[in-house]
Amino acid sequence: MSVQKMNNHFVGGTGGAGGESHGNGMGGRGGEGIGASLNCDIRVRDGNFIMNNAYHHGSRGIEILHRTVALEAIHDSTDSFMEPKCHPETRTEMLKDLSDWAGDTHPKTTTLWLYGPAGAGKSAIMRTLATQLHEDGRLGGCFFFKRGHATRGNAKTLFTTIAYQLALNVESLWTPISKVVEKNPSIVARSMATQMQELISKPCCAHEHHDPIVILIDGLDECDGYGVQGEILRTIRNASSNHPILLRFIVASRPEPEISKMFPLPDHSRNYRRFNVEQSFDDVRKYLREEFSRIHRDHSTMAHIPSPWPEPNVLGELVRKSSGYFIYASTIIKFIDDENYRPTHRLAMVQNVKSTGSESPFEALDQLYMTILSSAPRQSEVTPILCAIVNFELCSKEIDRLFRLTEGETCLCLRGLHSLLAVPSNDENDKISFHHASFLDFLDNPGRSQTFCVSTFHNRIDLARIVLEACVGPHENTDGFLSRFFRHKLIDFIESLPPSAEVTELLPPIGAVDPEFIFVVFPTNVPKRILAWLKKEPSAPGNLIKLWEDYDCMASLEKMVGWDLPVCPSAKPIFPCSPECLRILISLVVFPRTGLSTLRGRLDLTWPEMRTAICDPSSTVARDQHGRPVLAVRLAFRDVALQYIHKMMKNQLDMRGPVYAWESRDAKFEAIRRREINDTAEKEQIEQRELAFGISYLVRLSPPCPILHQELWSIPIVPDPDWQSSWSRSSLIHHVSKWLESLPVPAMELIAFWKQADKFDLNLLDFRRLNDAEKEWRNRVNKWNQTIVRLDLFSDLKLPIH
Ligand SMILES: Nc1ncnc2c1ncn2[C@@H]1O[C@H](COP(=O)(O)OP(=O)(O)OP(=O)(O)O)[C@@H](O)[C@H]1O
Repeated sequence: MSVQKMNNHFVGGTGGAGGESHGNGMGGRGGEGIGASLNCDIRVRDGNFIMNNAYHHGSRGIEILHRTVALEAIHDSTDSFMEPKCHPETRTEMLKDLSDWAGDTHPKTTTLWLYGPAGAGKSAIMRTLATQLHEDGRLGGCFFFKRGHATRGNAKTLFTTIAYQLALNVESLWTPISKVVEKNPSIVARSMATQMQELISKPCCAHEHHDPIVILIDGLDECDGYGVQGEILRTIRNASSNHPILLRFIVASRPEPEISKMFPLPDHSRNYRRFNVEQSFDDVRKYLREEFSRIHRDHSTMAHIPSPWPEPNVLGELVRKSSGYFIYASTIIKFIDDENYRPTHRLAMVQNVKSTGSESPFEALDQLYMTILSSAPRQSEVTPILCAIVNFELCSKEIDRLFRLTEGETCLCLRGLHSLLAVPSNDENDKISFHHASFLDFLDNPGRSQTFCVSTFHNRIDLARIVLEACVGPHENTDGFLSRFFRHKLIDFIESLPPSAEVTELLPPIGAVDPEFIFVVFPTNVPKRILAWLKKEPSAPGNLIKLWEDYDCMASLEKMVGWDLPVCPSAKPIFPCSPECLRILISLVVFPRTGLSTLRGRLDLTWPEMRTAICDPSSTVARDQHGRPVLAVRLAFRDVALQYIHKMMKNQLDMRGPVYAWESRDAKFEAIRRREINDTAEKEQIEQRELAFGISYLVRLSPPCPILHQELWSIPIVPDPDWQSSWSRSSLIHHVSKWLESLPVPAMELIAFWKQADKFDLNLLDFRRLNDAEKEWRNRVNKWNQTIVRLDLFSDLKLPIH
C-alpha cells in the first residue's frame, strides 16, 4: 500500500478559526478566504475539513494545526513557482540515487544529509525530489527553510508543519494526528522533541503502513540559530532510531561547521549517510545550451543571429566559470533573458566581468556573496586572508604561519564561509579553494565586492609586506610553508605592484630578505627581477639597489659556473680575484651543481662574507709588476682541500656525536640498513660522499705539501660504506694515490694502510673504474680552464692536464 495522496498540490497559509476558512497562503482568519490551492480546495467548517468538497470527520485537531503551520514552507506553496527546481534532464542520476535510498525497505541508514556549497543546487534538487516523491505517493512532508523569512526562517512550526502534511498525505495518519492535537492543543507550542514524539513518532508507530515515508528538510543552515539547527538534528536522530523502517529524513544544507560536525565521518556506522551535491559540468552545459537556444528562438531581436548562439567556445568558457554549479549559470541566464535588452549585448556584458556599470549581470549572485561575507564573524581578518588565498594557493596552516596566527586561527576565521570556500581541517595540508570561480571574479572587482575586494592596492601592499616579512627569516622556520607555487607567485606578485608612495613600506623587508630564500628557495631569476623592479621605484635607496645587484652577480656566478648555464654577457660577474673568491670558484668547479648556499656552509662563510668575497672589487690581492694578481692557484686548491678534509672529519664526528643521538656507529648503520634514518641524516651521508669525490680532485691538483699528507691520514677508510660509497671511496683512493706517487719522495704507505685497515677489495680499482676516474678528473680540470676563459680571467690561472 502506498501513501495516499490527499492534498494534491495543496497550498495555503494559516487557516481561519471557527466558521469556515480556506487555505489561502496568507493567513486569513474567519470568514471565507480565497482558495489558493493549485489542484485542491480546502475549507474548514464546524471542525470538519472539506477537501475538494469531501468532508473529513474528526478534523478539529487538523484544523488547529492548519492555523499554526507554515504552509509557505511546503514544496508547492503559492509562490513556489519562483523557487529553484531542476531543469529537465539535469541531476537525473542524483535524483534517482536519492529516491532509491529513500525507498529502500532494508535501509542501512535512515537519515541522509545532502550538502554542498552555496548555490550548488541543493534546494532545486530537494524541490524536484519533493515533487517526484509526492507524485509517487511517498512524500510524508517537507519544510523549506528560508533565511530571514517570518515563518520559514525559524523552526517554530517545523514539526507541526510536517505532522500536518503527514496527516494530509497519509490517510491512515489523519485521525491519530488529529486526535493528539484535539486532546492537547498546546502541543503546537511544545518543544521540538515533544512534537516529534507525540505528533509524528507515536502516530507513525501505530501505523500499519510499511512503505517508507520520506520527510524532506531543506536549508537547515538558513534556520535561525546554530543551537536550533543542532536540536533539529538530534530530534530527527532520536526519531529515526525509533522508526528505522518507516521514516526517512533527507536534510539539505550548506556544509557549515556546526552542521557538519553532527555528521562526522565515517557515516554509515552511525545511521546516517552524507551525500555531496557534486559539480556537474555536463548538467550545467545542458542547461545553458537549452536556455540559450530558447532565448535565441523566442527573443525578438535574435532572428538574424546565426546558430548556434553563443559559439561553442563561449559556451565552454561560461561552463568553466560555473565550476559545475548552477548558481552562476542560472544568474547569467536570468540576466540575458530580458525582453528589454538585446541578449547579444547582455552576453557581452557577462563576458566582460570587469564591468562595474550601474547594471550588473551578477546582481543576484553578488547579493548572495555579500550576504554570506557580511554575516561572517571577524570580518576585518577575513579580507586579508582571502587576499592571500586568491594570490597564493595556501592551506590553513600556511596562512596561520604567514599571518603569525595561533595554529588553527585561520580555520576559525573562515568558519562562516564554508559555503564559498572548501576549508580542509587544520591537520590536512590540502589548499583552501573556492567553490565557485565566479566568487573569485566577485572578489577581484571593487565595484561588486566593495570592502571585501581583494585587489585594492592597499590590500595587495599589505599582503606583499606580510609575505616579505616572512622571508626575512630565519629561513629554517619559514621555508617549510612556502610551497613551490608560492615561491613562483611571490615574485609575480611583487612585480605587479607599480611604483608608488605605498611601495616604500616594502623596501625595508626587501632589504632584509634572508639570502637563503634567494639562493635556495626562490627561482634563480629572482634577484634579476627584483633588481629591475627596484630600479623603477624612485624611492629605492642606492644601497638597497647595490645589495640586489650583488645578489644578482652572485646568482650569475652560481648559474654560470656551478650549473654551467649561459649567462647574458651584461650580467657576467666581474670577478675580483681575491683569494676568498678563488676558493669559492674552485669549490663551484669541484662540486658541480652545488649551490652557493651549500658552499657557504662548507666554507664556513656568512652571507655578508660571501657577498664581499664575490662582489667587492676592493678585496685586495697581491699583484706583480704588471699589475696582474699573484695567485698561486695550486696552493689555493691545497687550502680548499685542507678545509674540506676538516669539514669531512667534523661531519664524521657530528654523525657519531650527540646531535643524532646514535648510541654507536653500528646502531646508525643498522638504522640506515633498515631505512629508519631520517632525511637529515641521509643528506649528511650524501654530503660525505660528495666531499670524498671533491677532496680526491682537490688533493690531486695540490702541490706537494707535508701538512696535506699528514691530514690525509686522519680520513678513516671504514669497511661499512657510510659516507664513502664504494665509488666515492675508490675515486678518493685513486686520486690520492696519484698525488702520493707524484710527490718528490713518493709516499704510498697511506694507501697500504687504508688497504690493510679495510681489507680493501682490489676489484674496486679495476680497469673500467680507473678509466672512469681519470675521465672525471680530466673533465674537472677542463671545466676549471673553461671557467677561467668564460670569466675573462688571467690565462696563467689555467691548469695543465697530466
Ligand atoms: N538542476 C538545475 N537546473 C537549473 N537550475 C538550477 C539547477 N540547480 C540549481 N539551479 C539554479 O541555481 C541557483 C541556485 O540553486 P539552489 O538555490 O538550489 O542552490 P542551493 O545549493 O540551495 O544554494 P544555497 O545554499 O544558497 O541555498 C538557483 O537559481 C537555481 O534555480
